[in-house]
Amino acid sequence: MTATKGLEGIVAAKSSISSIIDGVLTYQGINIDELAEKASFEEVVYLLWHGKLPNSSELDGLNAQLGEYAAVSPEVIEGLRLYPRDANSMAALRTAVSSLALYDSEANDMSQEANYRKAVKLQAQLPTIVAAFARLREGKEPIAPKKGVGIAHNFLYMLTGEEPAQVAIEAMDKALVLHADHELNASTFASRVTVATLSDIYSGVTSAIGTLKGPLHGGANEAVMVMLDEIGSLANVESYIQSKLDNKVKIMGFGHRVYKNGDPRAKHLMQMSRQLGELKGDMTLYDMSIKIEELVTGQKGLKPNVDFYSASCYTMLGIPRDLFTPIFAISRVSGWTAHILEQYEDNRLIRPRAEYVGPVDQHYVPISQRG
Ligand SMILES: CC(=O)SCCNC(=O)CCNC(=O)[C@H](O)C(C)(C)COP(=O)(O)OP(=O)(O)OC[C@H]1O[C@@H](n2cnc3c(N)ncnc32)[C@H](O)[C@@H]1OP(=O)(O)O
Ligand SMILES: O=C([O-])CC(=O)C(=O)O
Repeated sequence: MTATKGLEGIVAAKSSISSIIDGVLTYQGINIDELAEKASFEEVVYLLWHGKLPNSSELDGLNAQLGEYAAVSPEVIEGLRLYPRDANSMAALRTAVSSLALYDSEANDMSQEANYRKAVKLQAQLPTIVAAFARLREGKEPIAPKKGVGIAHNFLYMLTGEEPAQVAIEAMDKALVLHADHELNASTFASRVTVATLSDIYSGVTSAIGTLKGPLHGGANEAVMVMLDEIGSLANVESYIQSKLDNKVKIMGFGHRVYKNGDPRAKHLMQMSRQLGELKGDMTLYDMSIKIEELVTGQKGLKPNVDFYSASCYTMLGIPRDLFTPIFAISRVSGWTAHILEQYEDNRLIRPRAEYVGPVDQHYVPISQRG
């Protein structure tokens, strides 16, 4: 038995939700480029959960359910009030999502209907939690979700208390479409491992949030913004990046386990970053990002991943950088729950083996004789 470090190249599950074949990403066989241009996030959620695009009454039905479940139980909001104001935003989200299970009477109902309903609740409630957390830490009251608007719109509204501009809604919606699912990425894998023990969907999503948090995965979008803030101006890009590359420090937002010739989602976010810069009349973040890409790709051959240009986009939408990874979760919960439902459909415990590399033929030594 020999282990493959990081399970690289290991095929660990069959799935019909999304695929990456020869660098092309599809959700249920539909190319991400087409979805990014044409689909709303809610259509994508339906697609991931049901394997087909919704017709208008199916989409209306999903939107109505999302609206019905968007308010979070008062106990969970009371819990959020107790979190330290400087709590890590992903730790807060992980804790709040875990606590949702405590106040859902069907949390441990494993029927297909209850599991689907819980997927809808999770998708509807993550935006509400993230917005409420962001407001409470600033000493502001949470804003109740609005009826009759999409998730992107509602999230921006609940965050700011103001009607978002159409351009902001469209940018957020596209970002949500682009982040929704990605085959057997680390957080999705974690969620499948959790529920394959026949644990509940809240446990699966809680595992996934904890996994997304790390900077090698979803946490990279925040780390990209930390880097852009540290660099500060276009004039500083070259010396900063050169010194990181010379010292073999990883540049956040570059590289990918699966894509070696570029992440197909990055170009959409790059374009969005340029458009938002033009609208704001300030191209600084876009220009800095382009320069970083030139240097990193030029010297290391590494291409930007989905996290790189999303950082400048979210900043130009006025979003604080520690909410970037929670926003990733607001989108990816659609994929996590689709994978969890798929796992339940044809479940088997996920339990691989380890290659043992420790000592052999050892004996118990009494404590008095140990050095
Ligand atoms: C949504 C997402 O999760 S997308 C990924 C988000 N993560 C990041 O952007 C963090 C930065 N990127 C990385 O750390 C990696 O590219 C990962 C984690 C995405 C992929 O990791 P792996 O497939 O395990 O690749 P690994 O880390 O082994 O890198 C292979 C080589 O490329 C180098 N490399 C990989 N990414 C980078 C980077 N961003 N900057 C500099 N060098 C890099 C490594 O140092 C390594 O070099 P070596 O062979 O000389 O030691
Ligand atoms: O697939 C991966 O390894 C990382 C991921 O979640 C993504 O790129 O969206």
